[in-house]
Amino acid sequence: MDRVATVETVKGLREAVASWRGAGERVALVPTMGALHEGHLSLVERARALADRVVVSIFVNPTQFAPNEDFAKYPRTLDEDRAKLAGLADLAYTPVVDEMYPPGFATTVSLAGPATAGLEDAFRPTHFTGVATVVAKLLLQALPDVAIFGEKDYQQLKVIARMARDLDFSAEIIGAPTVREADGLALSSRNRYLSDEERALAPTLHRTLQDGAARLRAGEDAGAVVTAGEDALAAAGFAVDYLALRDAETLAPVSDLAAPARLLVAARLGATRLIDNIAV
Ligand SMILES: Nc1ncnc2c1ncn2[C@@H]1O[C@H](COP(=O)(O)OP(=O)(O)OP(=O)(O)O)[C@@H](O)[C@H]1O
Ligand SMILES: CC(C)(CO)[C@@H](O)C(=O)[O-]
Ligand code: BAL
Repeated sequence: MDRVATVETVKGLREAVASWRGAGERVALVPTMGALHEGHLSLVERARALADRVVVSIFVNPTQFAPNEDFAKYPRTLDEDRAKLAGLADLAYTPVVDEMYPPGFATTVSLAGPATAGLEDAFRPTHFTGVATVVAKLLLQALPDVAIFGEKDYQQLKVIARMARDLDFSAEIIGAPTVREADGLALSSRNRYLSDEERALAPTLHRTLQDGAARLRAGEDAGAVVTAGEDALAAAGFAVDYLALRDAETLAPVSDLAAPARLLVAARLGATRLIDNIAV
């Protein structure tokens, strides 16, 4: 089976990107943690449409996982990932942890604004510092013209867009829509943790968002919609971390639809934590 060309070092990545740039080509970066699925591949296709060359980084970033989270068991399927990217991407960048964080590494990037707007941050307080730091490094390592991120991780997308503006990264940050299973469940590497029974319940997450968005558009009170959604999720067996209506840009809490809003959810089915969101 064909495999995408792969480099493991910053030097190798820079050499490849420099040769493309020398030929006047535009470069796109798609950052991932691997275990690639159709959601990731949709980002790669978007990248293809926006640039001449596409780099996909595959790095399970330890600094965005808290000690009690799933860093050790996070799926690592590099060989399959390289096969999936053959013919789609030009290069996979797969650094080891020491390449990304050499001994003595001491710098972090942390933000206020979307990164501290609650939601994921209330449950994963060290997460966005880890994400912002590694994405800043990836952008500096690859120096892409564009970088593509999924709306599935909506708060992450807003954090990265904010960081890129604040720190004058030249890359344009692009958000791409969530790819779903036929029953509405957002594709996620973590879906593989679900038992058959949990998998059958999981689409309730998206259905609850769709129902909430419809009720909000019909003028129902936001507090009542959130309470009804939380109840529906609890009845389906979810432990809800949050269900919240937020401003779509700043992620500040809102109680009406005066400006574009987003309904965001995180909930646990057994040991698996799922997130999703919908435009309202
Ligand atoms: N269903 C999806 N549709 C579109 N983009 C997605 C989807 N799932 C993930 N992405 C995007 O792919 C990029 C890499 O994400 P990541 O490797 O964490 O995958 P994931 O499936 O979200 O895994 P996790 O289970 O860790 O959330 C991110 O920009 C993320 O938003
Ligand atoms: C953006 C990212 C690759 C940074 O590690 C990760 O958070 C992810 O996969 O969404
Ligand atoms: N998709 C976001 C990465 C994480 O949950 O750590």
